[in-house]
Amino acid sequence: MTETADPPPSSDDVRESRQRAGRAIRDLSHAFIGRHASVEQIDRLSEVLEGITAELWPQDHRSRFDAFDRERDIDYPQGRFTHDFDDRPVSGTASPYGLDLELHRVGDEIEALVTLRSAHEGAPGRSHGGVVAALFDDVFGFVLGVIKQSAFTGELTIRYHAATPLFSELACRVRFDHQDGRKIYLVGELTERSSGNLIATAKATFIAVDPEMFARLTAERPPPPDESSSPTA
Ligand SMILES: CCCCCCCCCC(=O)SCCNC(=O)CCNC(=O)[C@H](O)C(C)(C)COP(=O)(O)OP(=O)(O)OC[C@H]1O[C@@H](n2cnc3c(N)ncnc32)[C@H](O)[C@@H]1OP(=O)(O)O
Repeated sequence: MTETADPPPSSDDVRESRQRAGRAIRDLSHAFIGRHASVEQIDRLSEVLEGITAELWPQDHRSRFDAFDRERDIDYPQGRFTHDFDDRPVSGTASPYGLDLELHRVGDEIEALVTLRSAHEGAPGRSHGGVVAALFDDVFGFVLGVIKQSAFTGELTIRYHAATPLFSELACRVRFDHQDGRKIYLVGELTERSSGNLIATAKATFIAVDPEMFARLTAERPPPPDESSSPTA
């Protein structure tokens, strides 16, 4: 089976539909976790979702990397900005794993505004720590765009100073700290906007790689296996 990008004649329509569906899947996850439902409603949900999934598996594999390549050359403007890599977990508008971030560039810093919701709850009343770690990891990725370097996360350290509240707007603000050879050191903090409380701080070491490595990895990437007969399918 071949791996192809979204079809060009209708790619804007496809993109908008994917963004809408991504949002719907994310909202579903919060409604499903955060609300009671009858067995009849839950079973109906399973049938609808299983039916749509069964329609998708036989389709061609989809390449997500056209947008990834474009993203590498983009200069993020000052103020609020969006990006093209809709499938990117955490910040992707079409990703089921998106956090619905509002992104801003402030000088050479990146700030992501985010409100965590029901499906992000770990311990009662507070976010799962891994969600906070994923938030920092992804938002650090935009600093790489500011300093124009391609890099992978090598180390990520989070200090959780206070419970991360749900349903309250948070600001995740990150920046370049210093560089030592290929090691790029980034730092940032997460605060609650209404109170100004410090919730978490993060430090990361990203390891710079030749930008061509991304192109090579894309080219060498094997197609995904047939998942239609996996135990959960
Ligand atoms: C456009 C959209 C982009 C979306 C991106 C959003 C951001 C999200 C970022 C990610 O999630 S990336 C995915 C998670 N990370 C990985 O998958 C990385 C896995 N690790 C690797 O692929 C390799 O270990 C790596 C490329 C990072 C380094 O391997 P190399 O063989 O190129 O490095 P090498 O061993 O030659 O070491 C070079 C230097 O880096 C140091 N180093 C290597 N790995 C390190 C590490 N993991 N942590 C800290 N330092 C590390 C190493 O000690 C050395 O330091 P010195 O120069 O001082 O000697």
